[in-house]
Amino acid sequence: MLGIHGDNAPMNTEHPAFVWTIAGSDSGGGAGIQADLATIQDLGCHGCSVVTTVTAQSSVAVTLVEPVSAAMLMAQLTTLLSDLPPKAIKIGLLADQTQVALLADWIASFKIHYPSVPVIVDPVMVASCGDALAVDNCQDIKSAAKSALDFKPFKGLIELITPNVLELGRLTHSDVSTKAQFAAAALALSQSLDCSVLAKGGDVSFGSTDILDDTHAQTHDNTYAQTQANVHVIALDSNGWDLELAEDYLVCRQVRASSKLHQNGRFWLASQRVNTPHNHGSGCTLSSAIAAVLAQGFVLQDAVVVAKAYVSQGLSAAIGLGQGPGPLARTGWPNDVSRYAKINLCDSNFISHQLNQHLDVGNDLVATVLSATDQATAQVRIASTQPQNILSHGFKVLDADLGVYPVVNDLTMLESLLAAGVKTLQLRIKTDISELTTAGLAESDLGKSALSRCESGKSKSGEPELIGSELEAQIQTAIALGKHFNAQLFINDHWQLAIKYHAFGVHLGQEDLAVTDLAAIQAAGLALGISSHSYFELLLAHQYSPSYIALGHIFPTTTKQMPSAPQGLAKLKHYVALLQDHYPLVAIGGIDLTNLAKVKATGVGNIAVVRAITKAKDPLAAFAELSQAWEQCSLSEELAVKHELDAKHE
Ligand SMILES: Cc1ncc(COP(=O)(O)OP(=O)(O)O)c(N)n1
Ligand SMILES: Cc1ncsc1CCOP(=O)(O)O
Ligand SMILES: [Mg+2]
Repeated sequence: MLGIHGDNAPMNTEHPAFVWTIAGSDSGGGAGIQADLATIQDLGCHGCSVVTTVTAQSSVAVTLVEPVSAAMLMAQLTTLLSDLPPKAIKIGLLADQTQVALLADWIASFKIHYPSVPVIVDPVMVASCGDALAVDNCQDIKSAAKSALDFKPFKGLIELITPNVLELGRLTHSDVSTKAQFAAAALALSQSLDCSVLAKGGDVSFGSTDILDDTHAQTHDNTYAQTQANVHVIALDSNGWDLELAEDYLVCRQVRASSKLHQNGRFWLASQRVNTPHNHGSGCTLSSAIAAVLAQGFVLQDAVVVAKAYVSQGLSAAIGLGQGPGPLARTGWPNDVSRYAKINLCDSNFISHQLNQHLDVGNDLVATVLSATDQATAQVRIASTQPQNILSHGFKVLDADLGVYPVVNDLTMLESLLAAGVKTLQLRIKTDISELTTAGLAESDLGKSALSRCESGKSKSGEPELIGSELEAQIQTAIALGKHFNAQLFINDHWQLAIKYHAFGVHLGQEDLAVTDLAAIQAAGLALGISSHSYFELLLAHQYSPSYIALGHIFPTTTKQMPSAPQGLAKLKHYVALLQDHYPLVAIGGIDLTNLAKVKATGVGNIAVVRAITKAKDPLAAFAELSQAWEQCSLSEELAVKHELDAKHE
């Protein structure tokens, strides 16, 4: 019945990914299927549609809502699957509980064969003009608007649900007036549907708790003006909301391919609020944009931040069409970093630690004494009151381009590279045995001694002084050498020692940021490089205004066991487009002479390499060759641009 092929075939990058929208038709063209298809195409995918419902709708009213028959719903799904299998599915308006049940059954069979195709549900209930859309027998629109469809049949089948404040309240049968209640409800919904939740706070400034009662339950013939008059706007800041911002709460649940750090995280995402009445279809646009970005292989957190930026720029450029709220403008892939949300981490480990301290009881007791929602409310309260360690001014600016940036773990090699004139280097010594690959263990002096200690049955923790002094001596020497040769020497991980011996800079991973005294690094005048493995981590890095940002790993690498998937060149190109005017960017992971030109073509300014130098027969010659090739790429790029300009003038 499904016409299943399975999803193991490699994605053909020559062709756009297919993204399905299963949603209602908006005859006004601003929302529903029409908004979804425009969004999906604008973000580089091919959109396919399964119409659930036909609405007679303009920008000011919904006058009739008619579900398609069950046979028509199924026929669309089956017909499409046999020819245009999706890379992501967005589900929008479902007219009634029968459609929910039918679709949930279909998705369950679909997921058996296509387990990794993400499904996003936007639980649409009300049109932006205020009229009800999901109608549980089409006869009483008014009362149907107050009762939510039951999305439980989707439990365990979907990756993400994206309720707005009204929908969140109805889905969780809870009061979501305050920011803490809102976040608690999102967490409870994530637990009850076993999926990630993006709870959208963008509507909160339009009303108070009234939104949950009568404001949107209008009759067929209501107008935009009437709706506006009925909206009771109150100062929501007393509930914890910032009226200047559009704040969403993202609860992640086992996000696939994401780095472990953010797999089950919770985050506030805050963008500048765009004050426009022309927001028709913003929810549809957001969820279909998330699907389109996911279809191109980005992790969920990335899809959410890109989609939110897309909506933000679409709202800014929206113009009124019709007499009511106009549709969002379609403005292409967002590359303006100021459109992207600020991310406020509410780390779950951090939260449970705080919660235990706050309540002065252990985790088990907390779990039994508090209901899930109460726990979530308490957790969110605590997390949202923690100040972020975000520095308002940045770290030291680099003295010179990074260029080809060798990362080494051994002083002999470090010294010979410095003596040969290499001006930027990193000393990356791993002392924790769990962080070393077998090759790395055998290769480095510290690795060898760690290994021998393990082999002789002595634990690392049994000899902290030895490893500490060994490590300190090596770092001190490296820093002295760096100074002697007037180079930009970065110390990986060991930021206290880097400060102590006045290194040029420190390189830190995302895991390190929460447990590092960044203010001390900044006060000591050291440069800071930060790793990133996604849009999401790129934005987090940006919030610290570092001296450079590393983007990786681009290709598979054996140097390190990576917790996330290789990013590849297409993603690298997107990351570069976002931040190249703001920071020196350096690509890392699996880069060597064979692929360097393709890396350069993404526009990234610098590359960091381990094996291409450390495993070379002649590391100095390898560095020289890589540097020359890197510079020649620039030269040939410049020449190509020059030829293009010359051709235009002829
Ligand atoms: C230039 C550069 N980029 C990335 C890394 C990786 O740093 P991190 O994420 O801290 O991982 P480890 O190197 O500590 O394993 C780097 N070292 N240098
Ligand atoms: C430390 C690190 N971080 C991201 S990739 C990587 C290792 C890159 O090593 P190589 O250049 O040998 O692939
Ligand atoms: Mg590190």
